Amino acid sequence: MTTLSDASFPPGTVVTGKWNRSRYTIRKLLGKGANGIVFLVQRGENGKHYALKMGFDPVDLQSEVNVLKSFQLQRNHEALRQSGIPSYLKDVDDYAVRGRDIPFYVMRYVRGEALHHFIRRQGTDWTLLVGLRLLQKLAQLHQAGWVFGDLKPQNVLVSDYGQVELIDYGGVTSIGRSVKQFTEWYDRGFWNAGSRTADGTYDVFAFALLLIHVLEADALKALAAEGLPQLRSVNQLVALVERSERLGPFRNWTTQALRGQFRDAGHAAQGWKEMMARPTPLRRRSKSTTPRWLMNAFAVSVILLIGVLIYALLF
Ligand SMILES: Nc1ncnc2c1ncn2[C@@H]1O[C@H](COP(=O)(O)OP(=O)(O)OP(=O)(O)O)[C@@H](O)[C@H]1O
Repeated sequence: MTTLSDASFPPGTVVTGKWNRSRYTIRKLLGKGANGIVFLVQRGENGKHYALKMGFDPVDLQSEVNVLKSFQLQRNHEALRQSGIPSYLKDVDDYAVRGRDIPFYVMRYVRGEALHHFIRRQGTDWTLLVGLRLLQKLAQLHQAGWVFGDLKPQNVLVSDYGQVELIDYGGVTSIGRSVKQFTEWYDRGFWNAGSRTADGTYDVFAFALLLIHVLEADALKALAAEGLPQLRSVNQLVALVERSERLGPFRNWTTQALRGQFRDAGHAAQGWKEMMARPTPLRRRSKSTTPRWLMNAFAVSVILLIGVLIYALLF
C-alpha cells in the first residue's frame, strides 16, 4: 500500500519523467479517486495544460493505460476518431522521487464540471441536450466495440456550452468481456437487472440510473439503502420513475432503458431524439434559464415602447 497524497506534491512541484524526460509543473489538484490523484499540470516544452494522473497501484494504472493505448491503435476507426478519444493519452512514465518510482500518465485536460453539479447550477432544462451528447459519446465507443463500464456523474465533465467529455477510462471493457470496474448505484448487477457482461445495454442502464440520480437523488439513495440486496429489482426503479414528477418527461425512455430495450447507446440516442421532438415540456425547472435582470429590462422596454406609442398617437 502506498502513501501517495496530494500534500506531497504542492503547486510548483516539477514532475520529470524517468524514461521520456518530459517535465510537468503541477498547478493544482484536480481530483482524487480510488485509483489515483489527478493534477492540472503545465508541460515544460510547450506550456500547455494537461491532466496528470499518478496511480496508487501500478497494475490498476497500467490497465487504464492499456485501454487508452488500444484506442490509439484504433485511431482510424471513424466513430472513435470523431470522439477524439484516440488522442486522449499524451505520455506514460514513472516519476522517481524519494527513493521510489510513481507511475503516471498524462492526458488531455478537460475543462468542465461533473454532470450533476452542472445540472444543479444551470437547471434541469439542460438535461435533454447534455443527455443526448452523452449518449452520442457512448454510441461512438459502442460502435468501436467498447463499453464505458463505470458511467457515473463524476466521470462525465460538462463545459459551459453543454459539451460533454468522458473521463476515467478505468472501467472500459471490450464488448463480450466482464465489466470489472463499476460503481454500485449505476451497475445493473447491483439491481439484479442483468449480468456484468459488457454490452451496449449495460451502459444504457447506467445512463438511466445517472438520470435518476441527477433528477431524484434522494429517492434513489433511499431505494438503494432499503431492503435485502436480493430484493432489488428493475420494477422498484420503474416504480420510482413513475412516481417522480421531475422524471415525468423522461418516463417512457427511462423505463425502456431500465428494461434493456435499447440495444446500444446509438439506439438509445435515437429514442432520446424522438423524446426531444415530442412537445412535452419539462414541468418543473430547478432554475429559470432567463436571468431576472433580463426579464426586468424587457418589461421596462415594453412599458417605454407603449408610452412612446401613446405619446405619438396623442400628439
Ligand atoms: N482529463 C481530466 N481533466 C480534468 N479533470 C480530470 C481529468 N481526469 C480526472 N480529472 C479529475 O480528477 C478526478 C479523479 O480522477 P479519476 O476519476 O480518473 O480517478 P479514479 O481514481 O479513477 O476515480 P474513481 O474512484 O472514480 O474510479 C475526477 O473526478 C476529475 O475531477
